[in-house]
Amino acid sequence: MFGREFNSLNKEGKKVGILGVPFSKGNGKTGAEQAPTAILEHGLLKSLTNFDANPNLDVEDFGEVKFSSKKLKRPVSDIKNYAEFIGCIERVSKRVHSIIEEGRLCITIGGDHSIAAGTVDGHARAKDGNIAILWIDAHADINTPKTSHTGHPHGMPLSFVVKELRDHWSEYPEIEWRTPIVPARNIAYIGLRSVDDYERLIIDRLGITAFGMDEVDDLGIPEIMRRALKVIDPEQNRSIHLSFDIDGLDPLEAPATGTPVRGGITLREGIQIVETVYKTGRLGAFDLCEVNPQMGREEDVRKTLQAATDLIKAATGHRRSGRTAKIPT
Ligand SMILES: NC(=[NH2+])NCCC[C@H](N)C(=O)O
Ligand SMILES: [Mn+2]
Ligand SMILES: [Mn+2]
Repeated sequence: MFGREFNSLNKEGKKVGILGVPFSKGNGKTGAEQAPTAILEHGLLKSLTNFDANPNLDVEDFGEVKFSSKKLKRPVSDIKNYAEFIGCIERVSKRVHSIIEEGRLCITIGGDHSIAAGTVDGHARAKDGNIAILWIDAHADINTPKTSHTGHPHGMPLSFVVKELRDHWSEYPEIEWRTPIVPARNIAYIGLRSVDDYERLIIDRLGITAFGMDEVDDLGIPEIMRRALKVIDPEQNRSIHLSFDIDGLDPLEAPATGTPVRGGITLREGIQIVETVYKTGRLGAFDLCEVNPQMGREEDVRKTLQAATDLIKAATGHRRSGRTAKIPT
């Protein structure tokens, strides 16, 4: 009886594409490759389109990216699993590019965070570099191959895509396809609490906007979002890339992840960040990375999958108060 009328209320919702990237060779552990399937089996598609969420949402499931490792003309020793990493992100970049070209918000489910080297590259290419990056993470993920202590690609994706750092990758093979055109000033971090010394140096030198947990405590999320968006999208005309590492959340609420760091943002703050970006109308790409269904007890995994689902829901316009509720001013 209410179906039609209620559906028409939700017509403005953007088209969405969901892409899974079962890749975990960018970090030191296995398990993150299972996250796309685990999140889908937890009921993602249903919770995006059911009645209280958004019954009219146009969601296309693009399945999982197929990838294989690159044949290298010379070996790379300072980056772990380089051939696998490059083989994967080249494909990810192409898929993300074409989903965004279709006019869809591209939601990419990792995999570890190294896959964002591909998602950002594809997004940047689709928008001629006019994107703003909001990076929610305990870590800065901006090591260059030479500054990294671990050699893990998931600590390096931002250096791969940032214009000012492109020469740090020039000696590495099989990356001619890359488009490192996003300037560092278009990036803002929220939630940092485990930043390597050289990463701090890079952030300071390039003048990247970075809100650590200390600033989250001092300012609160609404003020941080206001400041971050003002810097990275001053004319309010950029396509926003929201890259969400689940370890940005406190491990109490998202324990099933490979490199947890205590003292993080709450799920409520995480959802608030995503809702705030959604409300700009310019969310172009959303990554959800580093869920590891192999870490911890069953209850930990379930909790983490639900947190991931809640964040993805917010990225498609779901409002906790009920989507069409009007807020009195
Ligand atoms: N996406 C992540 N969880 N990254 C963790 C990176 C940790 C450390 N900074 C490294 O370079 O290896
Ligand atoms: Mn992290
Ligand atoms: Mn990360």
